[in-house]
Amino acid sequence: MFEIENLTFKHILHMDHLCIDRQITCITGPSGSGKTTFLRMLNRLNDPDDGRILWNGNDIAQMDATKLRRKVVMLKQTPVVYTGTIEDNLQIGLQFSKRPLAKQEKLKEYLKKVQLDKQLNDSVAKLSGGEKQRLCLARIMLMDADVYLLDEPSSALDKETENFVIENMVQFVKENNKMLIMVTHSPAIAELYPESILEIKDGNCEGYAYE
Ligand SMILES: Nc1ncnc2c1ncn2[C@@H]1O[C@H](COP(=O)(O)OP(=O)(O)OP(=O)(O)O)[C@@H](O)[C@H]1O
Repeated sequence: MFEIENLTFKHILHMDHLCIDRQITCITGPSGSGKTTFLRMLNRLNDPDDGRILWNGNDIAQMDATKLRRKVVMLKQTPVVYTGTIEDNLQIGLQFSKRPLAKQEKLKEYLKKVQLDKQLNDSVAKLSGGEKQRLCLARIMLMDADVYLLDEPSSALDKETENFVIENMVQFVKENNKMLIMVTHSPAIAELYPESILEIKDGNCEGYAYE
């Protein structure tokens, strides 16, 4: 659970009090309203000018940022893919988070979760934007974090693939007792999880649309 208390950041965010306590949260809102900036604050890619963010009761400003980011993982809007193979790109998240590498069977299982029909030794050089997005999603799922912050995770996917991938992500989060907070512009996704919607407008948020 995240609690936001009297948060301000530049001219962009100003929130008195906000509690994010649902397992799945979809952040929606107009372009430029501060959604990405807010998401970045939850794993200290941005720090507030004023106010506090508590995660499970602890002020994240007092936590080591690197350790926090191993538990609260963010997938940025433009996913980063490294030169090499599909396998290299899956294992690198585990290396970054100082976890043991995964067996090939497990890597293949996660490629299926994101509907990426590629071989582990295929090069990433020719992947499409949507394939890169799915590869990065599989990479962070493997990292076994407590919280997943996803910024427009399905922006490059067609509707059918989007549904499959997001539903698998949600299932993964529920089965493994994790938390998912995703920024989405997709009305289809927001419609699927109506009780999860938090709308940010002009840098502020009044809470879940359905209390
Ligand atoms: N570090 C920064 N310094 C100053 N202004 C910034 C910074 N980061 C973002 N902004 C500005 O803050 C506003 C909110 O940006 P943000 O990316 O959070 O919006 P968003 O709701 O995610 O938008 P979109 O839906 O278009 O992705 C924008 O006007 C942006 O230009």
